[in-house]
Amino acid sequence: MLLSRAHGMKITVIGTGYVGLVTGACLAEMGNHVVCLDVDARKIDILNSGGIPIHEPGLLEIVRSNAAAGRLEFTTDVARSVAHGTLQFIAVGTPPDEDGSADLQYVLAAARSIGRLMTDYKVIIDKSTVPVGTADKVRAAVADELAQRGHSGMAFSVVSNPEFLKEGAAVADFTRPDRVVVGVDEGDDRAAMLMRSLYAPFIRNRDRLLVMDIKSAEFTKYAANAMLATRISFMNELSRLAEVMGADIEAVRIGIGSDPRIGTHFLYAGAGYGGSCFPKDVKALARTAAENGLPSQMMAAVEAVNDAQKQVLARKVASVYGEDWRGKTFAVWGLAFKPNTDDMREAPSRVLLAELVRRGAQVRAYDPVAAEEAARVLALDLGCAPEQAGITLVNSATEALSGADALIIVTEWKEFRTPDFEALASALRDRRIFDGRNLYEPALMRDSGLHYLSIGRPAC
Ligand SMILES: NC(=O)c1ccc[n+]([C@@H]2O[C@H](COP(=O)([O-])OP(=O)(O)OC[C@H]3O[C@@H](n4cnc5c(N)ncnc54)[C@H](O)[C@@H]3O)[C@@H](O)[C@H]2O)c1
Ligand SMILES: O=c1ccn([C@@H]2O[C@H](COP(=O)(O)OP(=O)(O)O[C@H]3O[C@H](CO)[C@@H](O)[C@H](O)[C@H]3O)[C@@H](O)[C@H]2O)c(=O)[nH]1
Repeated sequence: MLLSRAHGMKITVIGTGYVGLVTGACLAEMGNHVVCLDVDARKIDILNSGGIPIHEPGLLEIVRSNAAAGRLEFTTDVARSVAHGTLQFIAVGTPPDEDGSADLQYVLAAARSIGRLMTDYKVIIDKSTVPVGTADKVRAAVADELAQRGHSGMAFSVVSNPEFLKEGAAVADFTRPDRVVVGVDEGDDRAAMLMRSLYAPFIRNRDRLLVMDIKSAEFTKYAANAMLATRISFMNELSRLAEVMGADIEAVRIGIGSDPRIGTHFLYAGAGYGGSCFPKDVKALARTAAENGLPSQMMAAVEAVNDAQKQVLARKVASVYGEDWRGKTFAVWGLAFKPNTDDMREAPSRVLLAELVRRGAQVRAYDPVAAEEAARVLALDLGCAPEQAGITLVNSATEALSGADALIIVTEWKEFRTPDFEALASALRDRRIFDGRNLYEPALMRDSGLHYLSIGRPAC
């Protein structure tokens, strides 16, 4: 990586999930000395053995080279991690609670451990996605621990620094960010200066470092994800209308995206959005709105449209094969919630596979990297090993087609974009493709002798 190594700050990152690991590795790459802490000893063992627990392009190389250079360390030792960093990033999970609100127990546990053990000034940075007001809770938790030790006067700052990286492109998103949002208390020049100098090597245009008050920074993260999820649900809803009216949602997407006021991004209709962020953050924003006496009709609709969209592939299969799919075999291409990751959290494939199993179909599923993670989560979803439910996880796209009546595409991995259509037509008994990601030209499918059902486009 051609990044200048101008820095040498001491940094602790708490949590080695996607965000923690990318944050730690990229900050070490800049010459900082980073210690990453996790309570999950299995993850730390993998990292200390030269591996990484997730699939993220480019990350393994940065982790390995910085670990070898002694700039990046992994530990389960809380005392050591608290002692190490002047900057303490909290990058733990904030999963949805039963009522949809963000569960802050991991964030506050991390804050308490800092307060319990710190002996000098710390900047405590909320990197996790947390609701407005969380920085105040973090501050209170740290102050409470300090008070219990009789150290109420010990100085610390709390900063909000939400992360906007996308899985599959996480390293590039972190090292070449569109913007970095930093929320600091008014007058906390020391924390603001440390954050500015930390991010200076990543930001060529200084306007891209947006320093604001803490509550606005916390809110910005939810607003960004809610806006993106809204665009997707909007296009998914329009895609249903397009199908009924005989319009092509892909042409409509290009037609509206060329207006710079609308822009081209996040307008792809598909099998519904998944992942660890949009579903939970839309829910959490809806919950925050309700708690503040302003129920969000928008967020309720975005979520409802998405839940329905995750059923779209099963609905299309039913439109061809009726209600009972016993005796049918389906090839499934793509299991991860999006390409270039093995993340199966809230993946639309899980909804489809549950329906295929419920209706008695046999499934031959392939994903370039998510098979192992898929086997784990499907066992939890189905209550038995996938094979016992009729799902065989295979090692190639071609293998998935063997003996299949039809193909269902759920994730748009690059290797699915240019198949040999003649081979596909002869491999599939019914010469039929259900495409949840609009990968192919309908006219080309027709010419190849394939029946093709995609999203928001005329069937052929
Ligand atoms: N995944 C993404 O692409 C992404 C992007 C931007 C923001 N976020 C947000 O960042 C946060 C983290 O997301 P993630 O996907 O990296 O989470 P994750 O669930 O993959 O990882 C969280 C890690 O924190 C560890 N942990 C929990 N409590 C701990 C503690 N007290 N001390 C040390 N480690 C602890 C867990 O063991 C786990 O390894 C969430 O709030 C998420 O919404 C995620
Ligand atoms: O036009 C589109 C774009 C995306 N998706 C789906 O939306 C989901 C989320 O995709 P993406 O946003 O690329 O992945 P994430 O890694 O979940 O990243 C989102 O969530 C992160 C966690 O908060 C944020 O940091 C990122 O900025 C935000 O893009 C996936 O299921 C995609 O298939 C669509 O259906 N249509």
